[in-house]
Formats: sequence, structure tokens, C-alpha cells
Amino acid sequence: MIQVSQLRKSFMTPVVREGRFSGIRTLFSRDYRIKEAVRDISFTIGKGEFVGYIGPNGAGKSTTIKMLSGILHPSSGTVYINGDNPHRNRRKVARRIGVVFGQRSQLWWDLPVKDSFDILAEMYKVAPADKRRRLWELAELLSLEEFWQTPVRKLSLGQRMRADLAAAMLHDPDLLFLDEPTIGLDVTAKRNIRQFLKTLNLEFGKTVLLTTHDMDDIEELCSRVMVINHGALAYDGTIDELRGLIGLPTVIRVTFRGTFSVPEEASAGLSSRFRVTEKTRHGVVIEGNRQEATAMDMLRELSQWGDIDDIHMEEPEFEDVIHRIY
Ligand SMILES: Nc1ncnc2c1ncn2[C@@H]1O[C@H](COP(=O)(O)OP(=O)(O)OP(=O)(O)O)[C@@H](O)[C@H]1O
Repeated sequence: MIQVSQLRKSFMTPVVREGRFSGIRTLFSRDYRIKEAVRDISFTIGKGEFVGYIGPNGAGKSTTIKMLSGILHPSSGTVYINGDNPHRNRRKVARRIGVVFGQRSQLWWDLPVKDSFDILAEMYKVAPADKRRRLWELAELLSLEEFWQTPVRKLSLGQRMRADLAAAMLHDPDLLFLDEPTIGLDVTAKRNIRQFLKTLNLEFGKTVLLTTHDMDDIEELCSRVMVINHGALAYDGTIDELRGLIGLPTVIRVTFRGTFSVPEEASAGLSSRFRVTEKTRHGVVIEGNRQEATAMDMLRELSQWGDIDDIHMEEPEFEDVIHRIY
């Protein structure tokens, strides 16, 4: 569905002059600095995937999304959306994709929400019957009626985001690019948006590429995560594999029924599969790396120490994992 090969984008920015009349001198400067915002990125995304695209500020996420949606022209490399080049076949590709930039609205600021949808339906040539049906579905999923007649500038951030998401779906695209759709929202609003995105993906089979700084968005929604850092792809895989690669331990707390005995090599930290970090009268706490031993391996070994009564497992926080990469 999306094929990206050796994608690059460089920006030329004038070198900022210092001293008197620095603004004017910068404006007429012939010295430029090249900023490589995206460097040799390649990936493919299949139909129905929900992929998180994460990275620190300035890593190149928005620049990538702009190239995928045809807003920016790559310096080199190729992008194909369903076999089409989004820059050359911009109109055709635009019909297949929906884009939401959380920081900017695509709705008309002074018009009631309803009017923006009328304009968008015209622009995308959505047939009146389709428009009615989709608006009915979207209004149901995103509770649009409460602000249907309100000018966009008077909407709360959460309402504005719901309206923007609905607007992006009005022409029924199969692919959604979302750039920070939960930015600045409170917990309830975030939950509602995530629920909507889950429904789009699971029930309507939409493919989603999501950029966010909210790791809960990623954990809740994405089966795959791509990490971009300094313009280059640093990781592409599942969240669990990423946890394993980074090597932060999984913590397992076990209590035993009655007596139990910890083998000497485990007490001494000689077991290569995990370490015992705490021992009490009722049980132990162990830490293990899921790359070296699965949770089942660890539990199988623990069950030989005594009669297990209760188990509590804590995966490393995704946030901590991400800090290790950035
Ligand atoms: N039009 C532009 N002209 C010059 N430099 C730009 C332009 N757009 C982006 N950049 C630079 O390219 C780099 C990548 O920017 P981009 O907006 O893609 O990052 P991002 O990962 O989306 O960041 P954030 O998380 O802060 O939104 C940054 O250093 C940015 O300053």
C-alpha cells in the first residue's frame, strides 16, 4: 500500500547573520546551510496496518508525512501510494488518503463546522447520498452534532480534533496519515480519539500511519512502530521486540505457597537467564531479559523452586525504552 525507498529531503536555510541589520543581511545572504531532514528512509506498509512513527522533536516525522501525502517533493528517493507517486498524481492520491495535522486545522476557521464539510464534499466530489451516509456514521462515532452549527474558531481543542478527523474521512480514504492527533488533549478526549481510530482500523480496515509524542497512543494502537532519529530510521518492528532489543528487564514477582528454595546459582546471580533481585519470606522478585528467556521459560524454572501461589509481571515502560533510543 505504501512503498518508500531511499527517501531523502534536504532543506536549504540561509545562514543567520549577526550584528547590525542582521535580519536584512540574512535575507540577502548567499550563504546557505543544508539541513538533511530525512535521510535514506525505506519501508513498506501493508493494507490494514496501524503503524506508529515516532522520534524526538525535529527528527523528520512531519517532513516524511508531507512527502507521503504529496505536499513536499523529495530531494531523492521514491514514494508510491497504491502504486502512484503522490507528487505527480497528487489528485488521484489525495482521494485515497486522509491527512490530519494536529497542530493545524484543515477546516475554515470562521465557518460553522457543517459548512466546511459541504465545501470538502464538493472538493472531493462526494456524491450527496454517500455524503449523508458517511456524515451520519461519523457523527455517530465522533458525536459531531453538539457543535455542528458552531464556527470552528469557537470549538474546544477536543471538538476541533474530532471535526478534523471526520473531515479527513469524509471522502472515505483507505489510508490515514495522522500527525499528532492527540496533542494537547485531556485524558477523556484522548481516549475517545483512540477509540475512534481503533474502530477505523479494526472495523473499517483503514491503514493508519500515526505520528505522536504520546507513548500511550503507540502502546494502545500500533502493532508496529518505526523510530526516526536525526532523519534516519533507527528501528522498525514490534513494541515487544524493541523492548527486548533495548534490554530493559521484565520484572516478575512470585509468591509461593509454603516453603520454597532458591537454587544457589540463582541466589548468587549466576543464572544467565535472569537475576533474583529480592527475596522475602513469601517469594522472590526476578528480572530477566525477554530476548534471553521467554516469560514461560522463567516461570517454568520458578515452578521448580516451590508451589507458585501468585505471579505479577511488569514489562519495562515503553517510555523508558524510547528514552534509551533518543
Ligand atoms: N521548510 C523547512 N525549511 C527548513 N528546514 C525545515 C523545514 N521543515 C522542516 N525543517 C527542518 O527539518 C527537520 C525535521 O523537521 P520535522 O518537522 O520533519 O520534524 P518532526 O520530527 O516532525 O518534529 P516535531 O516532533 O518537533 O514536530 C528540523 O530540523 C526542521 O527544522
